[in-house]
Amino acid sequence: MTLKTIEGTFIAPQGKFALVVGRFNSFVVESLVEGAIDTLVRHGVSKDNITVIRAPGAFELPLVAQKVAERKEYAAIIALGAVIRGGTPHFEYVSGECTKGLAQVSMQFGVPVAFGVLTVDSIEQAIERSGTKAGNKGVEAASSALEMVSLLAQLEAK
Ligand SMILES: Nc1c(NC[C@H](O)[C@H](O)[C@H](O)CO)[nH]c(=O)[nH]c1=O
Ligand SMILES: CC(=O)[C@@H](O)COP(=O)(O)O
Repeated sequence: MTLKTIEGTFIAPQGKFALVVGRFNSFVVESLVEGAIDTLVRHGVSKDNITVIRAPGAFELPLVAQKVAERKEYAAIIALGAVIRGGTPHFEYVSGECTKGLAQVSMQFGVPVAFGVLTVDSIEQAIERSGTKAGNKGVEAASSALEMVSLLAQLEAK
């Protein structure tokens, strides 16, 4: 018997990509945006097919993503932001609602929503994950979006 495997590729993706970006902690978030755009472009996505939409912070990203998904114009949404723990429980509320809300949008609309939101304990951790020693979460999120667009196209093909 032959094993059948279905998985996404990164070859010449079709469709438009929306980057939904929280402005809070922009000193690291802008590196995530750069990483995500660079990844999309290097995989053949034209800049004409990339839209960057900015919101105040991570808490607002689910609503913005929902509005984007409603338009049915984008093959994938890439959420980018940075939630950095402070001295109060605020971190848990912001990061929790952001994560939950983005997952809901993905399931409700059947559209890939890549999670490129840093949820970290310190500024150092944020810097390390936005293009220095621990990679770039924007790059990872864009790669995941590309793969998911391809995978869903295969699963939805008749
Ligand atoms: N502390 C962080 C926030 N806080 C702001 C919220 O996201 C929101 O904009 C505000 O509560 C108004 O509704 N946002 C981040 O993205 N990162 C943080 O570390
Ligand atoms: C993640 C946050 O909301 C955080 O920046 C808030 O800091 P604090 O808990 O010190 O008010």
